[in-house]
This record gives sequence, C-alpha cells and structure tokens, in this order.
Amino acid sequence: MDIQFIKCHGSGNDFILIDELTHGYTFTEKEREDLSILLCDRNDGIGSDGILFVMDSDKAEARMRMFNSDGTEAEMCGNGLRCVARHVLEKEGKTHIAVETEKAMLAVSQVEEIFPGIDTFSVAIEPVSFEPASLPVRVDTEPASKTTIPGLPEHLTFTALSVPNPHIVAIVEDINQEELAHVGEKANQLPEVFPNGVNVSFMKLLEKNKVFVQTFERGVGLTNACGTAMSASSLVSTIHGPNETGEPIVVINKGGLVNCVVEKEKESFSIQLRGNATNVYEAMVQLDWSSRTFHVENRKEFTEEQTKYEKLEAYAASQIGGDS
Ligand SMILES: N[C@@H](CCC[C@H](N)C(=O)O)C(=O)O
Repeated sequence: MDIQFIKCHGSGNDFILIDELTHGYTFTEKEREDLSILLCDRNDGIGSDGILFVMDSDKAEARMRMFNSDGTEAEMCGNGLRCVARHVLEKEGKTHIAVETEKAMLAVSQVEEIFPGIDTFSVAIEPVSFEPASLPVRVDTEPASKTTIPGLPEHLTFTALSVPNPHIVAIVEDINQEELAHVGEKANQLPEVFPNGVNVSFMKLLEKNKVFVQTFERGVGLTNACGTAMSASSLVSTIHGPNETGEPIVVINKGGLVNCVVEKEKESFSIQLRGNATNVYEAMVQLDWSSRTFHVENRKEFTEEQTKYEKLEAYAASQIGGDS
C-alpha cells in the first residue's frame, strides 16, 4: 500500500500527518495503531512523536485523531491540531474553520505571527476541567491542586487538570530533565492513581507572562514540547503563579515557543494556543502490511520553512540559557 504523508512539527513536537480524507485511505483501528508503532519509531521508522490522521467529519471541516508513538490514541493534541489546522485551512482556502476532536469541536484559525516569518495558527484548547474524574486522578485531596501525589517524590506538588487529555503540572525552581523523565515514567506506572496514564510537566516561572515548560508525554516520553501541556501549565501559572487571564503568556519550550491566552468565563476556563505549524517534508511510504516493512519515496523538502523556524528556535534557546 502507498501512503502519502507530511512530516511536520509544532514547536519541535513532530508528527506524521496522513490525510485519509484527500487520499481516500480507510484504515482499521488496528492498522492505525500498527502504523503509529511502525512509522514513529526513531530507530527503524520515520521517527516522530505521533501520527495525525485527518478524517472526514459530519459536523466540521475535518476531524483529527492523534496516535502517540506507542500506538495509543490521545483525546487531544495541541501542537498537532495546529498542523492539522494549517493543512485543512490551506486545502479549503479559508482562514477560520472548526476541527472535530474526540471531546470537542475546536475553532482553529490563522493569526498574526508570533515571531517574524513564522506563519502562526491559533487553536482552542477545551474543555478544561479540574474535576479529578475528568483525567481521571485518584488522590485524597479533591481537586488535586498543588498537592503531593502518592508514589511520586514528596518534594514535588502537582496540579491535575484535563484539557481534555490528562495533565499534572509542578512549578519548580529549575527544570531537571532526568528527574522529569523519572517522574513521568513513574506516574505512568501508577494505575491506581492514573488509570489512563498522564502527561507530566515541570514549569519554571521566568518572569511575568513568561514560563519555561518541559513535558514527559504519556505514550511517548520526553518531547521537545507538548501543546496541551503548555496550555495546562499556562492556566496553572494564572492560578498558582503571577500570570493573569486574558494576557498572552509566552511559553518557551525545548523546540521553540508558543503564546497561550487563558480565558475565564464564569467558572469555566479555555485556552488559546498560538504557534507554528511547520512542514518539514512530504513523501510517500510504500508499505507491505504482511511483513510490516516499508520504505520512503518521493521525498520533497520544505527547506525554506525550516530555515525560518531555526531563527525562532535560536531565540527560544537564548531565553532559557543553560537550563537542562
Ligand atoms: N503532544 C501533544 C499531546 C499528545 C498526546 C499526549 N501524549 C497524550 O497521550 O495525552 C500536544 O501537543 O498536546
């Protein structure tokens, strides 16, 4: 079978985007899982944090399904949704559309550049909930807000929320990547606390409206950035830190930066996540399902986009200096 794909990234969180709709692909659930494990592999595959499947929707211009590199499906993916938004907006020749995701119809649009030369896309991150059952998380204190979590190091306090995939965020003085990897692995081996697993983030407050976030992603491991985690962390920074709703928060990550605006209406929160959606190359996978072997053909690079993105990356790196 031949499968056309685009290799893309949002803040260095990289994906294989497969447009099932345009190319008329019909995969079974098992095939989507198998494709994710096979193609995302960093050693023997194409290498990526996940696959974005673009599909038909009855209710919106398109539907996004996101599979992690271990083959599990996530409820939502913020960086991935920007890549899907760009793809569908360009295909439809529009500037605003809605994309169906597992838990919500989400508004996406092209907006003012967050950095010179970087086409920028804004995606709505909702529904947001601190309700423990929404992750789910099982702890004694409900909601789990600035609390220790049984099984995780006692010097760390976490706030748990779903956006709508599950996250816990700890505000730390300095981000220690090794510790984050260790805590992330441990948290995902605590089914009695996190029955569906959890994304774990450490956030360092840099200055008012500027934070640095790193994430251990459920189903992947440490990534350059996680869009839902940066959104969740921005919200936590308005509740337990100095930041305010309605103001852009610059979130520096290992792969670049995004802006998040936390909005509060009555008692409900939503977040606008704004950032790049960069295409790296497009190509075709020639796949033999029976032997689970493949090769990649017709690779066409989008060098100019990536070169522009490197300037943003260099700026972001300068903001965190020697931090992990
Ligand atoms: N990288 C994504 C989130 C992907 C899903 C996550 N690993 C999960 O299992 O919830 C993002 O940008 O939000």
